[in-house]
Amino acid sequence: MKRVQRGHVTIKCWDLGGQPRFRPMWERYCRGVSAIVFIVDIADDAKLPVAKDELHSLMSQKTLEGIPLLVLGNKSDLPNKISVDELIDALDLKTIAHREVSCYGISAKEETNLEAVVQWLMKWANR
Ligand SMILES: Nc1nc2c(ncn2[C@@H]2O[C@H](COP(=O)(O)OP(=O)(O)OP(=O)(O)O)[C@@H](O)[C@H]2O)c(=O)[nH]1
Repeated sequence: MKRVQRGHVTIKCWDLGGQPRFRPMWERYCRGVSAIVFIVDIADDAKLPVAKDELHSLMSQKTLEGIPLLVLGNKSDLPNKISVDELIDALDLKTIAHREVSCYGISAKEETNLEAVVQWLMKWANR
């Protein structure tokens, strides 16, 4: 768990493992949260079909209905990355209904676009 503070708002973030053995736990950790952030590697398109299936499976859980979703395409610093539009298509994000869905490209390594992520999270804090 990591705390991110901006002014009077503190965001508590839980980082969940992405490996197959951790996936059955995602739903339990996501219950009751203010927002869900799903991070994928946009320089590894071979993994996108599995990422899409896992994301849609999570989003179909009744307990998580309505929780805002932010999809982050990480590793935008790499030359073989796909674009945000290609990521939206690859993950079929337009079919995810009954919630706010946003998608940004970021680079955790070069710290690109991270302030936009914090601003998005702030929007849903304490709701
Ligand atoms: N080029 C590049 N490499 C990155 C970036 N972010 C992470 N990496 C690298 O990607 C690898 C995996 O990063 P992790 O932070 O362990 O990934 P993770 O998603 O937390 O892994 P799990 O929680 O085990 O699923 C590491 O070698 C990182 O250095 C990025 O923005 N750009």
